[in-house]
Amino acid sequence: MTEDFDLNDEKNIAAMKHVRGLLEYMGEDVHREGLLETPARVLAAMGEHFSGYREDPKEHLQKTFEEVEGYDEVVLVSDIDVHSHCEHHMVPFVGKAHVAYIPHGRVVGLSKLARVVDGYAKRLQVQEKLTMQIANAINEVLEPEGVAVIIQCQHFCMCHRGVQKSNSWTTTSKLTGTFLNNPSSRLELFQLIGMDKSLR
Ligand SMILES: Nc1nc2c(ncn2[C@@H]2O[C@H](COP(=O)(O)OP(=O)(O)OP(=O)(O)O)[C@@H](O)[C@H]2O)c(=O)[nH]1
Ligand SMILES: [Zn+2]
Repeated sequence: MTEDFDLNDEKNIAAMKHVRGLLEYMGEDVHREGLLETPARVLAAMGEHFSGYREDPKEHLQKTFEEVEGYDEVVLVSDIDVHSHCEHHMVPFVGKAHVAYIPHGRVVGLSKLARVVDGYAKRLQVQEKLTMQIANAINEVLEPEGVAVIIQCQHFCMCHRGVQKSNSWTTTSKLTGTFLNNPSSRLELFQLIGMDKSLR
């Protein structure tokens, strides 16, 4: 990844200076050998962690499959890895997303649901906003009968600093349409998520 990092780019030169400033703030010697390439590595890593700023996740949902257009039951992709960073402390929060929708005509490739999760997760986030953005994107582009996004994460700002509750998990959900209005659809969704887990 650092190979793609342009050491001569003016924006990169300025940003590396800021990283060196932070290292000095921490009490480090920025001239010691082990840290010489660190500013470039940090920025290259940030490019990966925050790649979401360089995309519109809704674009992943544009390609739909006409052949499966008659399918009008639940499509659930569960246990999608979530790697994000909290906007309050800029430390990771990690966990899983379960994304479901009931098509109303438009059906997308399954991987695209995971790409939408990544597109919004790879930004500075709060879990509630992440949950809503994923659901809203699917709702807006696919106009399905219902969308459900359930996210469960551990926040490093809560586990490894501050209140130090290393076993706590945060669950957020956004349900729309049928999942929101029809208790039996909601029950089916929760059973499917539970069934998915019991299969492993
Ligand atoms: N609602 C919400 N809160 C979050 C999320 N990630 C981190 N936080 C919280 O953001 C809050 C920031 O609180 P502040 O009091 O401003 O900052 P702080 O002094 O560092 O807080 P502590 O973490 O309690 O030490 C904390 O309570 C975090 O737990 C998130 O995704 N959603
Ligand atoms: Zn935080």
